[in-house]
Amino acid sequence: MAAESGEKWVLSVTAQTPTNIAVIKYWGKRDEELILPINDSISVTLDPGHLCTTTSVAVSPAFTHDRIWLNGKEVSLSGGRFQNCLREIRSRATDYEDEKRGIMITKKDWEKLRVHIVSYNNFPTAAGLASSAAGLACLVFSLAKLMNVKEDHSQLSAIARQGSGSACRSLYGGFVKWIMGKEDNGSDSIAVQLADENHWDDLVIIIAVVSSKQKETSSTSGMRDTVETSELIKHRAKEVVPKRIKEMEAAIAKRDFPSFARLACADSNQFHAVCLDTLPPIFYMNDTSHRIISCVEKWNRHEGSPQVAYTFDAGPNAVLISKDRKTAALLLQRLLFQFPPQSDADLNSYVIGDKTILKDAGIEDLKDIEALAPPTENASVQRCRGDVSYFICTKPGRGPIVLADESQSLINPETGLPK
Ligand SMILES: Nc1ncnc2c1ncn2[C@@H]1O[C@H](COP(=O)(O)OP(=O)(O)OP(=O)(O)O)[C@@H](O)[C@H]1O
Ligand SMILES: C[C@@](O)(CCOP(=O)(O)OP(=O)(O)O)CC(=O)O
Repeated sequence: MAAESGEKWVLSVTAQTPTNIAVIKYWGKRDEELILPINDSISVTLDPGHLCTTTSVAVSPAFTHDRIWLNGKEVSLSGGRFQNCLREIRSRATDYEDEKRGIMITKKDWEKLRVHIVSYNNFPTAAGLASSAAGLACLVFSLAKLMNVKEDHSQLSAIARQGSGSACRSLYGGFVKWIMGKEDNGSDSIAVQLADENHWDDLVIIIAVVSSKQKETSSTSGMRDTVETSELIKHRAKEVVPKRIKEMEAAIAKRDFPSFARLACADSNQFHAVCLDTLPPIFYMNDTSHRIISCVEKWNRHEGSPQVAYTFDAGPNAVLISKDRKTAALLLQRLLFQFPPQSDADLNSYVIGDKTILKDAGIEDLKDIEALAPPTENASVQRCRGDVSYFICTKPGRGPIVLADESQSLINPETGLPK
């Protein structure tokens, strides 16, 4: 066996994993430990070019315990969710051999070898941008590659699910369904891909990161309270979501934007309604979120058919899905009119991601924002300067990938510590 503690080698893998936004929401568990939901959910994977997690994982006989560094800082790995993911991956590890480097690791060795995990999110962590989804999916995916796990993405999704429910949907690109499953052990509670990211590539997504000083209720405790106290959630899980899931699958298959938008908006609103039906009530959206909904609703009504869908997770940030680029440029004009940046802002950091949308909207500098006219359907709308922190322009994107280029590793190949 080559995995002796006196040896120096460090074996590592680096992967990149996207985040996702649900258009039919997961809210409520039937099993807290295994993270089994009370309904199916559907999400869109976001382009990892703009929002993603990069994780490097390594093993070496020289490592003395499992460790994780998140965004440059060592954090505890002792949490039950991290431990469950590690245990599940280790139990599926298979023999690995690198003849050139003289490394041979047997299935038994993997149980004893300790791992170092170094992870970095290219967007704010714990800011309501689903960092836990991208982060836990990336942890599971990179460890599975390192430990030569043979399971497919759906089986890996059942492990990522135990890190954070929504993480299971980040194992695929495009449009993804998390099937709630029926088994008590969770083996059939997995994610499947409905369509890849090229299936509906007209869609453009604009995220409004809404300023919020408030401490939010975490999704985990919020949904626990909802299941314990809300009557409405029972109706939602039993009657409403199963029907919506079927309709949403059909809308995605047919690229039927009006149905897609109607369902996504209705489901986001019902999710926030069950939060309000919780005791004590949970408020995730704020006045700015409500103003954004109103802006989209007025515009959609004026046009006679949906141009844009909105959806909000457990926080005030708006995720706006436009039917095409032209609509996205018109949406950005409306958003920038209503939510201009502070006068000392830098346009480059106020609108990030795919900046070509900004160009299409005819905006090259801050003066162009000040010169914007109010939308015809909402001519008397007030400007709310500084209520949005920044906007991210993105699109549906691909699933996890391994980054084979050694220079992209976050781990020093000599020391096994963060670079
Ligand atoms: N790259 C990562 N690798 C491993 N774990 C991560 C990573 N990023 C985030 N996490 C875990 O997710 C936690 C943050 O999850 P939390 O649900 O609070 O925020 P969020 O996912 O950014 O927001 P929200 O769930 O409201 O969309 C972190 O404290 C950490 O435990
Ligand atoms: C509102 C949501 O974003 C809830 C996400 O909840 P989490 O996946 O963060 O919760 P845990 O499973 O407890 O980790 C809706 C969704 O993503 O479907």
